[in-house]
Amino acid sequence: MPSTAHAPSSLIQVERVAELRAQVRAWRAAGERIAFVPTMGNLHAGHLSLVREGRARADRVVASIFVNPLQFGPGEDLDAYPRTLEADRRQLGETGCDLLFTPSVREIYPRGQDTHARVEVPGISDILCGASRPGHFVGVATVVCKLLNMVQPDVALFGEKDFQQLLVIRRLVEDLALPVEVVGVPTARESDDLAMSSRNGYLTPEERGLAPALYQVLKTTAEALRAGEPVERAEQTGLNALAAAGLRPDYLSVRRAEDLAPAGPEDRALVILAAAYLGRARLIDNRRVNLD
Ligand SMILES: Nc1ncnc2c1ncn2[C@@H]1O[C@H](COP(=O)(O)OP(=O)(O)OP(=O)(O)O)[C@@H](O)[C@H]1O
Ligand SMILES: CC(C)(CO)[C@@H](O)C(=O)[O-]
Ligand code: BAL
Repeated sequence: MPSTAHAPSSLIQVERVAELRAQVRAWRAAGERIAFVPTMGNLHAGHLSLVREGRARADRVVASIFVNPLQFGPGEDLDAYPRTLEADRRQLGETGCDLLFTPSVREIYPRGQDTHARVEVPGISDILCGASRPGHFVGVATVVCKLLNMVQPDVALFGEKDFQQLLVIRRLVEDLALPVEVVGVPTARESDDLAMSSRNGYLTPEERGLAPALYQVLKTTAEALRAGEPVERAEQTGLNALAAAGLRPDYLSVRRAEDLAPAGPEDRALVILAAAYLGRARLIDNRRVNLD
């Protein structure tokens, strides 16, 4: 078990895999447990809740910031993705992160991306966000697998906001027998319930006023399902409500929480997932519903 008393951490930053490995090896040799929080940076309170959860479960917390080109499609926001390293470093230090790994693209893909080995998790990678962003989850699974192999943590933490991503990673870890515990952390929200996300920064003030409708519609859809509304009708009503609120829905879908299969009449543990475009942003959110 992790010790409960820690000296305030002073953040170490490394860019090279060899330095990362040397530091983690030293901690491990001292019998310390390691938690890992992979991110793409531009940190907010949601990311910091992952770091705190890691802190509670391990002696040392390693975070990474890597904007992974392999998970961005052509025409997506790879170049525009906010890079705020100074502020991120300060927040991580204040939150008790011990080591920040900030590899270059070359460090992760030394021979280039096109000839790099890839990790595919079939079945749940091509639906929902994977249908709108072809290849996205191959990019995510590949980099997460690689980062896990580099850090070799005892526990890795991921946000439930990216619900499909969390399931892809759970399957990846289970199927490839990676020796790490995957922990999902509840979605951190703004005071009006909008899920925190780096991409909220793309919203104009007017769009920011409309954005909370995404979660409101998920809540209304959950109530309709609990009141016995059939899945297809609840989905259609939800899609209409998103459009009426000024968002451009990509999908709103009721799925089995366990594996994202379409919800059947016998299924009780469900999740409603939605994605919608608003200005330059593509927002995602989800809400669990238990019909028991
Ligand atoms: N609001 C949130 N609450 C909890 N965890 C979150 C939240 N937002 C992101 N995370 C988690 O933080 C980790 C890193 O995510 P990422 O750096 O992509 O942040 P993001 O805010 O989701 O960015 P984006 O807008 O690109 O989706 C992921 O595990 C993600 O699920
Ligand atoms: C898990 C992740 C860091 C892999 O690049 C990314 O998809 C994210 O930030 O959610
Ligand atoms: N938070 C998921 C990372 C992505 O949208 O690429």
